[in-house]
Amino acid sequence: MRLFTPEAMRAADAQAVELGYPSLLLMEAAGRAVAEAARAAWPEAESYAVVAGKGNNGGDGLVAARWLHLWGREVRVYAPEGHRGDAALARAALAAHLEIEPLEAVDLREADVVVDALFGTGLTRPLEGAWAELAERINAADRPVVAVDVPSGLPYAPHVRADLTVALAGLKPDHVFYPGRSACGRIQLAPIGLPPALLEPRELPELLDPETMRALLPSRPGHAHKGSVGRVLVVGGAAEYTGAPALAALGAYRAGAGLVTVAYPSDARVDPPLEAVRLPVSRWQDARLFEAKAEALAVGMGGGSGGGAAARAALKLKKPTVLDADALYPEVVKAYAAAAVPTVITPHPGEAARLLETGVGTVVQDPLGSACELARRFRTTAVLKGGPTVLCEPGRAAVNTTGNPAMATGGAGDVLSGAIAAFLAAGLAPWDAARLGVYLHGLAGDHLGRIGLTAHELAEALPVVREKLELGYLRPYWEAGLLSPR
Ligand SMILES: NC(=O)C1=CN([C@@H]2O[C@H](COP(=O)(O)OP(=O)(O)OC[C@H]3O[C@@H](n4cnc5c(N)ncnc54)[C@H](O)[C@@H]3O)[C@@H](O)[C@H]2O)[C@@H](O)CC1
Ligand SMILES: [K+]
Repeated sequence: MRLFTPEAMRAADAQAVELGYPSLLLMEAAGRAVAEAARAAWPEAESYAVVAGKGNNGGDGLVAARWLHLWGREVRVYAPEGHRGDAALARAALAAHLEIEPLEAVDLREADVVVDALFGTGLTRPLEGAWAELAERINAADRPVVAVDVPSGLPYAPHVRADLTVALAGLKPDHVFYPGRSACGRIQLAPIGLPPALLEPRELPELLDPETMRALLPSRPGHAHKGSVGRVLVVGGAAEYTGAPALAALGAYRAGAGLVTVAYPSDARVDPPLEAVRLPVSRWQDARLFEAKAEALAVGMGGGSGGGAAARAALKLKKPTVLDADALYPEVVKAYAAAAVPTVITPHPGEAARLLETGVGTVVQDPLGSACELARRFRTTAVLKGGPTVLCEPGRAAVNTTGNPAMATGGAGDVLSGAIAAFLAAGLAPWDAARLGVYLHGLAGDHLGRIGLTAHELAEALPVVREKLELGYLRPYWEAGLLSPR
């Protein structure tokens, strides 16, 4: 599954037409899918109001109105004059059944369900005047709303707030990023007949889905032992930060590491899990660091001002490494790139801004662009944490589809770094380890769900969600009909 920009969606649409696929069939499938989704979501609803715009989103709404009418529902349709192309044909087909009223006549009082077909991906600027008023009236009507493709007005304000959004052909940024996703309510993807080959353009970001993630899970053969399934060395901690390395170690174990060693300054009161090997060092250059048995490292968590020194020492081991928190300084990450050590960096927006020498606002405004700039500049796999977390490495990008705001809690990032390191240690390439770690970590957050969850609990939930993924129980949110965390 890919994340489509409106332009990419139009291009796929145009390619289908070039292949000879009649565009009217796409509109017919889209409108009918909306009608079917609405009927399934509110089976008791008898009366519908369809509020349609002047473009193809409106055309989809007119098709939906025809089907709802044919299924015996009371339908009032409001639309402006002047539809063109397929939308004009959809209008003509509907006009053979029903009177179409002007938008000025919109009356939502008798409607059990409102269909929002004002604007879709063709919106180029914020709604104003009568259009803005219409969106606000739909919201004020306090009726269930089904949005055609996207709630009208997004990504700007004002916009319609829907209970159900039927995403046509593919998912677009407003179905994935906030605040758009909150306005969508439940999201249901409707295939509308585009040839599958047009729906997987490799240059578009991948949306992490259970099927793809399941295939990445490292297998564990019957004769496995703790030295054969991946060993992790956590390097971090400082007098002022003691919990972070322990949480990373827990994350690594709970993601399946066979053995975890924690190296930390001997003057720090780091308290690794009982199961971990302790490696207190008097200084980071201590030769004992090189004795640790590990195939991958997680470096920098809770390193404080010594994080850079810790990372430079750890670099000498030349093993696949997750760099986090206090290791995330430009000179440090560049040193790893220069040494050609496979790395995954896991900054939050503040750390990403520090690496890119820009403001946090710039990072937050364009997470995908920022992650890709990190990947390009530092020749690394970049995991930019956020809602949602995005990933990039030169030539490819991905967006996570699990996780929720309850995960905004201290130590959650340390658990993630440990989990990614465990997958690196198990032999996964940085891109696969990062995607799987991020996906499972978010899934653990969704499993717990509640505000007030702790990092510790996130780690504890990893085996539970891993098992669910392994057994094939999971469906992506756009198929499962899950409500987005608002
Ligand atoms: N593969 C696809 O993507 C398909 C898309 N279809 C539908 O087509 C939609 C896109 O249709 P359109 O490109 O016609 O665009 P819309 O129907 O979203 O918008 C209509 C027109 O409104 C104008 N406009 C933009 N911003 C405005 C504003 N703030 N105030 C007033 N007018 C504004 C623009 O000129 C735009 O062309 C999709 O969202 C989807 O519903 C379907 O019909 C079937 C296939
Ligand atoms: K819409």
